[in-house]
Amino acid sequence: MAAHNLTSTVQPSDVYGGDEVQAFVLDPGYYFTRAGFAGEDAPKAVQPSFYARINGADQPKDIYGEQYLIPRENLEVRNYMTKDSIVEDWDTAPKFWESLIRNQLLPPRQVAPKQNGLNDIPREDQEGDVEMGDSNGADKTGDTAEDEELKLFEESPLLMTEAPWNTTKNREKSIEMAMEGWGCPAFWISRTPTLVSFAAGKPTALIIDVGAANASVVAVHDGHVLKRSIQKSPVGGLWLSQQVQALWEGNDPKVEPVPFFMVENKAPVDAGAPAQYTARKLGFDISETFRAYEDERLRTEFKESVVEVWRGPTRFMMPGTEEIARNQTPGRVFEFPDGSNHMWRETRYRVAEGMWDDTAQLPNTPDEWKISAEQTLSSLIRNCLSGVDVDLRPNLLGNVVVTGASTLINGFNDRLNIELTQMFPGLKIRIHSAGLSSERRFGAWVGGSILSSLGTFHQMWISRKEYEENGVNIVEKRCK
Ligand SMILES: Nc1ncnc2c1ncn2[C@@H]1O[C@H](COP(=O)(O)OP(=O)(O)OP(=O)(O)O)[C@@H](O)[C@H]1O
Repeated sequence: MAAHNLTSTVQPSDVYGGDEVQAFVLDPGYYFTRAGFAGEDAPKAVQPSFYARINGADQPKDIYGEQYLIPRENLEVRNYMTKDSIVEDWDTAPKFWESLIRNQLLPPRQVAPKQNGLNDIPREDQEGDVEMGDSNGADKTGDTAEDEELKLFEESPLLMTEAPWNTTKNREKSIEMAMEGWGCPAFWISRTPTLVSFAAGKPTALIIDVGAANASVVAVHDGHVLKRSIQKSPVGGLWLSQQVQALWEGNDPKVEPVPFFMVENKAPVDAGAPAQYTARKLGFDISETFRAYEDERLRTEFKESVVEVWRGPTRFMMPGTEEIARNQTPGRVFEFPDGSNHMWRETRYRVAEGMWDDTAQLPNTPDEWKISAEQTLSSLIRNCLSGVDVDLRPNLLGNVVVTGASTLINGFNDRLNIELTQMFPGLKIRIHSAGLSSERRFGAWVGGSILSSLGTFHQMWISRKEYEENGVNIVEKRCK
């Protein structure tokens, strides 16, 4: 770890000295937002980056917390991130994060900053109606302890993660929010590949990150992202889910799953038999966005338990391979929310094959989800390595780090190893991938947690004084 290069071209003009206080580490992704305390092994709070907007006769009201993403009249599901995994909605993001930190990280009965917070949301909506179910921590939104307000954030430095392609404007918004909105004493922002390399203890590494909205391949050298190496494409978890959808639609008979929230009760049935279930009567219309959110949850379950990456050595589309998959590998049964269940055989490999080979995409993939040959993981890797010095390639290929929850799909690492070996014959390939799924899901967060709790990091924080002297553009000068 010590080999990581922590120097910055601009030296800090003030050193933040509050080592007795724990920093917050905040890692926003398109599908999940992770938050927790520096020095801990895993983020205490992991929540979908989606929130509920209630449209009524009055002004729309936003409510944060996974427990509020439930069937409800006039409820729309929104996300504060773009599909590029950068923050888009700067009105919402600070409120979303504040609510997450306050309800899940802090002890009850303390108060968050006034200017952005849940204080704007009527109390009944923070707590939820009876039918909204578990309000999980919502009663922590105390209106007591006015005198304690701001302290929480005023005492904690904030380390944020960002996609390597984040914009300057967005970085400046982040420091502005931390300093002006939350009153944090110090701030830092780091690119996710750098943090993942930290978590793996490898200052020089090839970082392969397959998240939800994006997959990316980035070279990190001595703790710094090599800008020319950055490659990304949409072959992440959402794309895989679309392949699952295409599989269901192309199946004979076509599979049209009933979402969980529409099932009142169900009876067990044999594989392939029609479902026996009672549909729930809601008495109001469900928004398209809520339905899409629920459909995605179901596709994720299918990915976790049925979909598998074809391990090779031949690609799945090679003649004869499909028969091998059909005759020599076990099938998997999946039960849908209405109780119907099907056995999935060789097609469960086909779903993920397009990640490596664009010709394997399912025929009924919608146009907007089709990827080109240049967007497969194989091409991203090749293009990333073409963008770096030839001498560095052996070092990178000897330190491949795999991260992002979509890499948890069965068979991923085996196939990656085969692809890399075939692409770079003669070079030694070593894939480092955390055994614990939590480390793979939270790689960047864990890196941020380690970095911000290092003794040497105290000299790195951008202190409030430095921010006040320089303004928002200090972030570009210091967080290289
Ligand atoms: N066991 C699993 N197998 C396959 N896919 C999984 C598994 N667990 C989670 N996923 C998928 O991983 C994705 C979430 O990954 P992750 O949390 O790394 O993304 P993110 O950080 O929110 O998104 P991004 O990096 O694109 O901004 C979702 O699409 C989810 O369906």
